[in-house]
Amino acid sequence: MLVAPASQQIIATYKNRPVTLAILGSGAWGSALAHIAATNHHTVRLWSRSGSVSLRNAVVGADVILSAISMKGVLDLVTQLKSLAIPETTVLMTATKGFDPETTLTPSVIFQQAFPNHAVAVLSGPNLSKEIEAGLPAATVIACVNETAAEAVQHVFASDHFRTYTSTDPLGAELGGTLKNVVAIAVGVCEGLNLGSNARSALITRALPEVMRIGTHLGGHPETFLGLSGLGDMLATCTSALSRNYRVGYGLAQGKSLEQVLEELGSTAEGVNTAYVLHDIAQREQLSAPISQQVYLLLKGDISATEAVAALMERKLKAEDYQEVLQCE
Ligand SMILES: NC(=O)C1=CN([C@@H]2O[C@H](COP(=O)(O)OP(=O)(O)OC[C@H]3O[C@@H](n4cnc5c(N)ncnc54)[C@H](OP(=O)(O)O)[C@@H]3O)[C@@H](O)[C@H]2O)C=CC1
Ligand SMILES: O=C(CO)COP(=O)(O)O
Repeated sequence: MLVAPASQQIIATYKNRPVTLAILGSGAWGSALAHIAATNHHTVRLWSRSGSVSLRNAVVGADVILSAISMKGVLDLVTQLKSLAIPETTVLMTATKGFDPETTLTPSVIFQQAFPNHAVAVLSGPNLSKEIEAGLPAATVIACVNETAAEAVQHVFASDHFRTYTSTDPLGAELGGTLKNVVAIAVGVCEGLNLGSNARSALITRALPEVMRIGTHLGGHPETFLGLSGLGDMLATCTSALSRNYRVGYGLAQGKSLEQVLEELGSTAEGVNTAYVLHDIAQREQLSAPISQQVYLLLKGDISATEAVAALMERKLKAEDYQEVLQCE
């Protein structure tokens, strides 16, 4: 009989008992996740860079460390965590949606490179934090190549109004959540211009193969983009004014400057940075990303919202072909 290594055996126990979690980032999402975990009777330490508890004290002895900070702080946070002796029995989790501008890597890849022997899990799905804070039902994906760890944290966060599914595709789950933020800006523009339900539906539907083409090229599994962390998150974000990315697009369509929109938002809208990094990735990898490209040009101030719409409508006519994205594994 195959015996699991000692660290795996310890991680497996997390699904049956209260655990200690360090949640890093006390913004909207970190706070909502901390609330879920605390309601499930786990011990939660909510850390923020401006708080009184040091990072060392927040993570010492934690069974699970979950990072829910904005993308711009991830590289620095991981460097700080690396200097602390974090045992391999600690499951590392990330709930950030974005690309690092310097390396173009996603948070889970940054974590896994820094901690090659740890289980690194992604939590991602259609999870508008305001609805979750209000106790409305929602579902999410917990993705980790280490299935024992995925199952363990699935139980840590599951509740009667937060349903958790496991997956073994952390990169795909993370890319779905990251790439849809750019689409949400595009759909916000569409709504801000009052282009109607047909246009919104066409935009979301055509964005799916774009997200799948980029996401699978970067290593995600095609089917992941059809699940909660892909299509699910895209639908939630593109159809709700609670989405900050959607609100960025909506404001731009009303003629506001990006600076004004972001100031009024006063909160993180990762799609802005993602559109810039994605532009670099698409150029580097020769990927076609027409919707994201128009968002990039709009954010840069090179074109107006109406010009972005016209550019998409005037593209060369073609077949509606999904073979490329469905066969790309
Ligand atoms: N809100 C939501 O509905 C959801 C958000 N997400 C993702 O979660 C991430 C965080 O979003 P959200 O909580 O909403 O954003 P907020 O703007 O509410 O909070 C951002 C958090 O990141 C922290 N932070 C920012 N920069 C740094 C840094 N350089 N070092 C350390 N911490 C930093 C902030 O700390 P401080 O308070 O000190 O500034 C704050 O805790 C984003 O990637 C977002 O896409 C994912 C799913 C749902
Ligand atoms: O990722 C989210 C919902 O799943 C939150 O979307 P926004 O960052 O656009 O608010």
